Amino acid sequence: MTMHLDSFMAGLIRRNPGQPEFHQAVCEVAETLIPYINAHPVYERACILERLTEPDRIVIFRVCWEDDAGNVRVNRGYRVQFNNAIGPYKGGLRFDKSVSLSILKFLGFEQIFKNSLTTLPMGGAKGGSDFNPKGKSDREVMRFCQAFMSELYRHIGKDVDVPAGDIGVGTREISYLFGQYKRLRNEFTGVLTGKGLAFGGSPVRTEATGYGCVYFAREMLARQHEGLEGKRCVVSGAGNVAQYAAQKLMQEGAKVLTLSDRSGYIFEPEGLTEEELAFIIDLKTNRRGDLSEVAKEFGTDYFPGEKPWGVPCDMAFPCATQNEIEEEDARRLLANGCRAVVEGANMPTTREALRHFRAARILFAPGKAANAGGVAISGLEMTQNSMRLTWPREEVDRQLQQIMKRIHEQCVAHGQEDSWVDYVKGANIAGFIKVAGAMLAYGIL
Ligand SMILES: NC(=O)C1=CN([C@@H]2O[C@H](COP(=O)(O)OP(=O)(O)OC[C@H]3O[C@@H](n4cnc5c(N)ncnc54)[C@H](OP(=O)(O)O)[C@@H]3O)[C@@H](O)[C@H]2O)C=CC1
Ligand SMILES: O=C(O)CCC(=O)C(=O)O
Repeated sequence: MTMHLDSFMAGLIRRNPGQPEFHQAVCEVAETLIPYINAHPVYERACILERLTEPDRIVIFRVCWEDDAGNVRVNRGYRVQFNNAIGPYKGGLRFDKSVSLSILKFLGFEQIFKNSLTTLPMGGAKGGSDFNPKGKSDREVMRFCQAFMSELYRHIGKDVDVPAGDIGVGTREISYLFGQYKRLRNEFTGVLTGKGLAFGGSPVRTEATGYGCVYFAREMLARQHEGLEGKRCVVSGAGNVAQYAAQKLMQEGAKVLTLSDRSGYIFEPEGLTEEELAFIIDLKTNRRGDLSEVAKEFGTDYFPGEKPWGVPCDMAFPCATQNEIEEEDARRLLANGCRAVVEGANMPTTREALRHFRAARILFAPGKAANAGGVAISGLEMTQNSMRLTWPREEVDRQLQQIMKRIHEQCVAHGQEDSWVDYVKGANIAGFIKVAGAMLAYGIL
């Protein structure tokens, strides 16, 4: 029987009402996968896509903690264990007031394909909480993390499910979470990645997502006989991914014109300097302030309440959050000459914006391929933990570059269309083949 996108999506929406981000992520994948499945009926007969869009399990729990004023606070915690066909569940934790089941299901679903693309043995998962770390003291964050882990520890394990960071979860939070897991289980294992270097973290994990994006961009440009030198790049976000995408772009000779946060964006017409970037990394990682402080310190142009997509550029690196490039933003980017979009964030492009980019046949790298460097180095952190070894920084960076190159090759192999590469289609099909093959091998589960 032939599969049809409309009827497949109608069923998915009926079974998962009120989850727009999840619908969006599945639709983007189904659109490119269904023709492939129709050409390979073995997948359709085994209902692989229907099974892939239903999480293995979801854990939802109360997180109760005490703030500095002695008030009792209640948040909701989640872990979506989506698919472990090719390895233990793996994916980040997000702490943000916007966190919902829809957002975590979209992220967990994307993670299945992304982790498969890394070529490492990792299944897909995501989790987090509607806890808002903004304005909380270190002690409050610690108490929240301990309370969160007091339930999560029952559901994870180094061979079961290995969480990591995402929005609002960096080294500070992973350290508190790891400490609590160690206390509750009385074992020191690689149950989380993104750990501090002193207690099992991998060199380059902090930089890996941002660096990986730039390595992916380099591969895309190399196919066009071009390089990053002199390219004008608009980057959004000012957190982990944006900081290290910006750093690597600068090392490669590109100009980073912008960074942004929830307060607005900064614009440096000749490109950010190393001094400005070092200030921003400290501001965001340690002092947790907003970008208006960069304007105060350096006189950098600052546009409160605005997104950076109106700035003329050669390449855009959305590295903040989902759906940050809307249709009008895509029109402006294209009208201003942008020729490549590389997604550092997960699903930062709305469906309407994506349609414009694909119609214009620009270089468009979807997050599941371009930002896979972070989880890839998490995978290598797991390997190092199992071996009880830490590899040198140069070795991990070399492996990251090799992995990004291989991901790029897989996208080209499955996404080549006459002279243009449809990286969305390529990433979806390449990610699918391995997971679907494992699911077929297991029989009906
Ligand atoms: N960390 C990782 O290894 C990986 C992350 N990703 C994805 O990359 C993206 C960024 O993650 P990461 O850098 O880790 O997170 P961080 O929390 O370190 O940084 C997020 C940045 O984006 C900004 N931001 C968040 N939400 C919004 C919003 N609604 N509007 C405007 N700006 C916003 C934040 O602003 P402010 O500073 O004001 O809070 C911050 O500057 C996410 O989509 C994540 O899923 C993907 C792969 C791996
Ligand atoms: O490092 C990891 O395990 C997950 C990173 C992540 O959350 C992502 O790739 O979106």
